Amino acid sequence: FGHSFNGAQKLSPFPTSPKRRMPGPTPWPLIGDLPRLGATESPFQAFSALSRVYGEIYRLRLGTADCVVVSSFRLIKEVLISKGAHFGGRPDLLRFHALFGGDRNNSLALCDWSSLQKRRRGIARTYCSPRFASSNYDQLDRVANEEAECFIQHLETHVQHNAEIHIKPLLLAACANMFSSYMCSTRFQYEDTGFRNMVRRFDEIFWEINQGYVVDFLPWLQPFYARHLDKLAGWTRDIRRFVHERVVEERVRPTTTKDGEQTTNSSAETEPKDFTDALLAHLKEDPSLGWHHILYELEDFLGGHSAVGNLAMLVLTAIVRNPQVGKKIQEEVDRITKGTRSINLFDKADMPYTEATILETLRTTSSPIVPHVATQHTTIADYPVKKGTIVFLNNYELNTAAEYWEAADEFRPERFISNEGQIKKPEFFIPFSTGKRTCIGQKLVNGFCFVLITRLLQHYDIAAVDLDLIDTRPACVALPPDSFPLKITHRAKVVT
Ligand code: HEM
Repeated sequence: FGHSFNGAQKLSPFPTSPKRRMPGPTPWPLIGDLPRLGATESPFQAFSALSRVYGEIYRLRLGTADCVVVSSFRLIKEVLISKGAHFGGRPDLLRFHALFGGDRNNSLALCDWSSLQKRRRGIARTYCSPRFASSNYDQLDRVANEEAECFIQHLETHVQHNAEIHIKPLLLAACANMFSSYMCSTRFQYEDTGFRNMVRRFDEIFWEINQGYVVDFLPWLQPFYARHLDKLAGWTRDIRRFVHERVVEERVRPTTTKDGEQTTNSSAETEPKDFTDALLAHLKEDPSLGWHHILYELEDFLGGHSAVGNLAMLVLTAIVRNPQVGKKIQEEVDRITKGTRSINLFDKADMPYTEATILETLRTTSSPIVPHVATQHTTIADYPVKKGTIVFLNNYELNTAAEYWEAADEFRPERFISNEGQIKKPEFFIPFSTGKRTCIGQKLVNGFCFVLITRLLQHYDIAAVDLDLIDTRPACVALPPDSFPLKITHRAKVVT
């Protein structure tokens, strides 16, 4: 489940003798409870099955790592909110070190909590979580619309040749351009080989991050994975080179003005024009920030496009599996546009069914919350939890249990729409997690995904080439980089 653990931390015993012993199975020597997680397609299914036996909180030993699994909303809130300060760490991840230049603390999602992390989140927030009607929100709307236009034009050249299209790389390229237009004020041609390679590398990494390997918990297997780790490091070097050469260098290269003055293309001295400018300005102002912090942060956020592209692909998957959903989105699009214009981000508030479809896709795919780690000896539900313990927040249970949802295994966007036709989200629905390490990208996810899906369905009918080819995994928001084709045809009739 995408999280390796470079085990064997030496931990001091809990300071006071435990009053209560947390329930849990008896681990096997050496491998601990790992085999219990291999029996189901996703380890989160195993977490849920074990919670039926041991309850809303139980302990597991995965190889060398002490872990706790929390499966109820009540206790997930305790970990993420009321005791958020005790659980701000992340597992010490071998593969994640490989993905971030040998140090996972270069990554915003996989680093331990620190004052640097607080600052990095602060810089990102204005751009990644723009307030409705702010200038950044207007900018988000503008780049989403412009890129959606280019995307449809590019897609059209494919549709005219063959209706069966491997749309995933195109969707990802559109998302990558939305991100780079928004964050770096630059975009790339869809035919640009360097750009296509960069998009592919990010997607491979996104898929990789969503996989689990036994070595994550059995570090002594490391020699057998050396080549794999080298491959990951190579992918990230390719990306770093692209971002440096094609995005950042351009901005910091000195140019000579008409008056013969040397300046850079960055407007860091004035109001930052985008996220890249804001990062460069912080580099000048904050001596504790180095070049590599800036590069990694930019790269991390540009990489967010893979999550959006994979999610958009999963929305299309849900639509081809449930054709009535696509028809209802098209009805909503036609009601708003009357066939006379394109959808934009500001239409979202009047299109609850489309928004609800994205929410239902997030619910049914149930992207795991990145595991947290206790940074001090503490408790959950009065059970002692030692510093260094990995805590799995089982949001798969929150998204799929009958206790929370009626007909949980059915795809029903309507569940997110109130009788008054407004979007309603139950408190326990937390696809982006909650608390101090909550996802920073959710507004970008919802905005870009909304524009892409509505534009696609405004122009095309989308169907499966072969439903049996469509293979999705439970508790996973990633699809393999080489995934299935879809049948894309012009809409028979656009209602005006
Ligand atoms: C399908 C789309 C996405 C989903 C479902 C998702 C979900 C999540 C979840 C569950 C977490 C873990 C929070 C925790 O550990 O408590 C997270 C963390 C994070 N997400 Fe997202 N995310 C998505 C897309 C994005 C995008 C597009 C960006 C950036 C533009 C982004 C940036 C981040 C960052 C920086 C963190 C780490 C925050 C921290 O650890 O302090 N995410 N996301």
